[in-house]
Order: sequence, then C-alpha cells, then structure tokens
Amino acid sequence: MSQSLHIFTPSNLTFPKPSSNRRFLVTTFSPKLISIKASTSSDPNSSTSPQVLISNNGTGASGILSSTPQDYDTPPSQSIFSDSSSIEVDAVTEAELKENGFRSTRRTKLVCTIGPATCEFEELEALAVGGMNVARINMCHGTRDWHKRVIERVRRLNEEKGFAVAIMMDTEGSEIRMGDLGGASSAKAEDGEIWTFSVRAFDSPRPERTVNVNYDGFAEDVKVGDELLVDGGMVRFEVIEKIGPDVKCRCTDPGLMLPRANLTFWRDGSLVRERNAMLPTISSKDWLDIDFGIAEGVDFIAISFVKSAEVINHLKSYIAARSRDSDIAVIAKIESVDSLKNLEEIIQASDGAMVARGDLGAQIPLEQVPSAQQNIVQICRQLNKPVIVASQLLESMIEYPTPTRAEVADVSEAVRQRADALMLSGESAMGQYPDKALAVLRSVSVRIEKWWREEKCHEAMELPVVGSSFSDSISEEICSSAAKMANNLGVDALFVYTKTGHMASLLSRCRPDCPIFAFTSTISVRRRLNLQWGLIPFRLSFTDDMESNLNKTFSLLKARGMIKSGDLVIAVSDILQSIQVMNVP
Ligand SMILES: Nc1ncnc2c1ncn2[C@@H]1O[C@H](COP(=O)(O)OP(=O)(O)O)[C@@H](O)[C@H]1O
Ligand SMILES: C=C(OP(=O)(O)O)C(=O)O
Ligand SMILES: [K+]
Ligand SMILES: [Mg+2]
Repeated sequence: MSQSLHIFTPSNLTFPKPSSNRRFLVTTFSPKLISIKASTSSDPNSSTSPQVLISNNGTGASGILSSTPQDYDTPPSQSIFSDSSSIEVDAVTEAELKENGFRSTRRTKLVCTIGPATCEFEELEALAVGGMNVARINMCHGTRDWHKRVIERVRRLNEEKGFAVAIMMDTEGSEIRMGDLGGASSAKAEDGEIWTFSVRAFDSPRPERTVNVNYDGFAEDVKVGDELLVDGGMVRFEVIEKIGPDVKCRCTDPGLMLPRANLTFWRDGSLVRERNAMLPTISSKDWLDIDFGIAEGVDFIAISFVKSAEVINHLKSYIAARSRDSDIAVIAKIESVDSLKNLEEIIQASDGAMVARGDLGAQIPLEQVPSAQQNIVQICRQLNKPVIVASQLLESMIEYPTPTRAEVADVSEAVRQRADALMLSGESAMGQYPDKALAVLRSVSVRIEKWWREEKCHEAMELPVVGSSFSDSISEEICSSAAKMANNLGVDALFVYTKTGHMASLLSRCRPDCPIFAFTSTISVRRRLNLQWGLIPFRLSFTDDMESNLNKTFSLLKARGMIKSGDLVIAVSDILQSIQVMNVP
C-alpha cells in the first residue's frame, strides 16, 4: 500500500522573497496548502496522476494544474550514469546496512587529511574502509605532483572498489607562516633560548635556532616587546631585538614547532593586524593551486582565512568560467577574526563551511572557540550549508593509540551539535595511528547519534526559508514534513530522488531519526553528498516516473539484501514534488 501526497506547481508562480535577515528569522510564511489529494493504491504498477487544486494565498493564482516537473540545472552529461539496470553504493555501506540495519548507520561524515602516513593506495583504502567520506589535501604541504598522485589513487579506489570518496583541496592562504625547517620534521624550542625569525632564505642545512618567515613585512611590522605565537600558542616567544630583516626572540613557552606553522603576533594582549590584514585571501600561489584543483576535478575547494563574501563570490565565478561542466563546491574556512565579523554573509555565499579551530584559536582567545563553533554550526544548518568541525579533535592520537577522555568529549560535543562532518588533520596526515583515530571518530559518532535518538532529542530548531522561489519553498516544506512524518511514524528510511542534490540537502538539514537514501544519477553529485549529515548516496539512473523509480529501487535493493519486504519508507523527489509513504512490497 502506498499513500502519497503530490504537489504540482506552475513554474511561473512567483513567491515573495523571504527577508534577507534569515539567521534568527522564523519563517513567517507557510504556503497555505493547497488542497492535497492522497492517493491510496495497492497496485504498485498503477500510475494514478492526481490533480491538485492550487489556491495560492496572496497571489490570487488558482487553478487545476497538470504535472510540471521542476527546473534544475542539467548536470554534466559525461558523468551521468548510463547503466540503467544497476545501483551503485560502496561495499562498506552495503555491509553495514546488511549487518546492522538502517537505524545504526553513521550519520556524521568523516574527513581525513592525507599526508605521508596515508598517501599510498593501501593506506587510502584502509581509510575508505574505515569510513572516510572525504579525503582532504592541504596545499600548505607537499608538491602539486604529490597531490596529483593522491588524487589519482583516490579516484582509482572509487573506480575499482565502488567508493565515492570525495576530494577536498584546501588552499594555503597568505597569512604569516614559518618556512619548512629545511626538511626537518620539527624543531624544539627550549625555555629562554634565543631564536632568529627572518625573511632571509637560509642555506641548507638551516643554521641553528633560525626560522624562515614567509611574510616580507614581518620585521617592519613587529615591535620589540611583542609576543610571537607559533601555532596559536603551542610555542611562545618575546621579541627582544630587530636587526635588519632578522628578528631576535626569546622563547617564553617551550615546545615543538612544526614546518610551515602559522605565526601570529600580539601586543598588549591583542592580536596585531597590520599590513598582514591586507594580504589577499587568495595568493598567486593559491590561484595556481585552484587551477590545479579545477583541472583535476576536485569536489570541494576549501578557502583559508576567508575575510568576506566577496572573495567567495569571486572564486565561484572564476570556477564557473573555467569549468562550465563541473560543480566544485566552495567551502569557507572560518579561522580568522575577520571571518567571524562577516560570518553570515560568508556562509550564505559559500557551499559549506569549516570551523578551522587551529587558526581560529590563534586569532581569538581559546575560551571563545567553543561558542564560536556552536554558532557557526547553527548558522550553517539554518542556511542549509554543510559544516565541518576541524582540528585537534584527537590530537594526542598523532602519538598514542588511544584518545584522551577530553578528546572523546570534544568529538561528542561536535556530534551532539549535529555538525555534518568531523575532520582529522595531523592524526591522519602524519600520525602513527590514522586508522585508529578514524575508528574513534566513527564509534563516538555512532554512539552519540544513537543516544540522541533514544533520548528523543528532536530539536526545536527553527529552520528559516532558504530558497527564493515558490517552488523552493514547496521543496523545503515537503522535506520538513517528510522528516517530521518519518520521526513520528518511526519509518526505516527516507528515500530522496535528486538530480542536483538540493532536495537531499534539505532533508539532511532536518536531521531526521532515520537514514536518508539519496539517489542521484550523477557521479559528482553522489560524491558531493558524501559530506552531508545522514545521507547515504547511491548512484542510480532514474526517470520522471516516480512509480517506476520506486519499483526499480526496491527490486535492486532487495536483490542485494539492503532492504526487505515490509520496511517502511517515505520517498520524496524533486522530479515530481511529492511525499509517498509505503511499505516495501
Ligand atoms: N601533503 C603533506 N605532506 C607532508 N606533510 C603533510 C602533508 N599534509 C599534512 N602534513 C603534515 O600533517 C600536519 C597536519 O596537517 P594540517 O593540519 O592539514 O596542516 P597544518 O598543521 O599546516 O595546519 C602538518 O603540519 C604536516 O606536518
Ligand atoms: C583546518 C585548519 O586549517 P589548516 O590546517 O590549513 O591551517 C585550521 O586552521 O584549523
Ligand atoms: K590550508
Ligand atoms: Mg588554518
């Protein structure tokens, strides 16, 4: 038996734009539906096409309308799945669904930074098997050739093993950094030692207690008495003397300095933003890296030290002009004072955001980082943008095989905040236990998510209208109704048929209790959806006929033992705006 609600919209109906101040806005509008015809059919092959009377309050438009499929951008044709008789999902998800059932699949997504510890094919495969959804390459480190090889291996892994691991390229940005320490893996600064920081390029081997700085204005901008923080305070120095380009500093807090570590300087307890505040967000080297990322067809480009929405808009049009066929998503890294000042407009302009706590904690007092994180996660959810919580989640696991209790609590908090994704940095890039660190993220995520469901912590978070057209508003209403129905009815899974991924993201935003099976015909959309909370992306070719899509999905998933007769499913689609509730035949 299937019960359904179909909503037909005329493509020319305009709808009042929601206020631009969306952050705390409770949606004041609810499209006063419209008369709804629920069709009950016991014949899976019947294709009753219900007519729905639309009387849109306010616009005066009314009438009986026939089915008008929604407009969507046509995805790149070369990546549309051509085999119409199969469904693609990776072996790990398939095994997890079979063994544990729908309910216990992991909803929080996992991003791993790839570095020397994880760059070989087998190491990448181990991460994919361990649940890596996105592989991040950090352009601060390594050569383009090195990154190219990693991208090739991830792609091969996807092709040969059926994974849909997405690739995120993270730009270096032009904030102040130390040099690469002449190839050394770290340098230890001891209490009271005098070190020289200089823009000079030192001969190799690097003279003792010297560090190269990448910012030409460094010696001019710092003053004697300033405090110099390496990596947000992992090591601290006091500036004691300036001699031409060389800045002599005394170590006041000893510690280990890593190659290309970030440097900030502080005066009278405040972060100094001198001419370095004027450095471009995207440096010339970053533009070349971005060209590389476009040429390689990465899925996400993360932009470091974003200051305003302008740079995001600029980059998005640059990408659009250079790669007409691709849909690279732009992720804004929130890691500076400037990005916090313009938070909403930056997130609105981006396709997602990262709470980059490493550098953020170097620019604002550490005790302000947790509230900033919560705020960023919440705004992203409201604006329907995926959000990644990054840096030092399991820092001690770079060296040790078990995390600290405090680290587990930190991971739990990010999961409890319902961030889309968690990220490993050094833990997976150069740590000794990358697979164990990933396993900790996985088990903590699953445990906290389960606890959340058992405690029935359905949030009361108001989700404001994000789209601007009437059709968008209907999609949003459909998704929030479907998610609510799924929770109230205790359904096993939500199904969404989506061409661009938008409808899937709207469902994910509602954070329903059951997993969301997202069916898309495009490989790149499937990879991109892998970053979003609760979505299990499948590649499947489908048509505009929902009845036949559902029948086909049921038979393919049943044949693989991923669903069974009697499972309760709610299906929504952006093909024919509709909600259908049914038991798998
Ligand atoms: N491609 C790479 N090549 C060599 N080392 C890397 C690479 N990517 C990351 N690393 C190492 O892993 C550490 C953590 O990575 P990440 O957090 O992304 O960078 P950072 O510490 O510069 O913010 C880096 O400091 C670096 O030592
Ligand atoms: C993720 C971050 O950026 P990166 O590792 O590139 O410094 C961070 O600063 O937390
Ligand atoms: K970076
Ligand atoms: Mg950073």
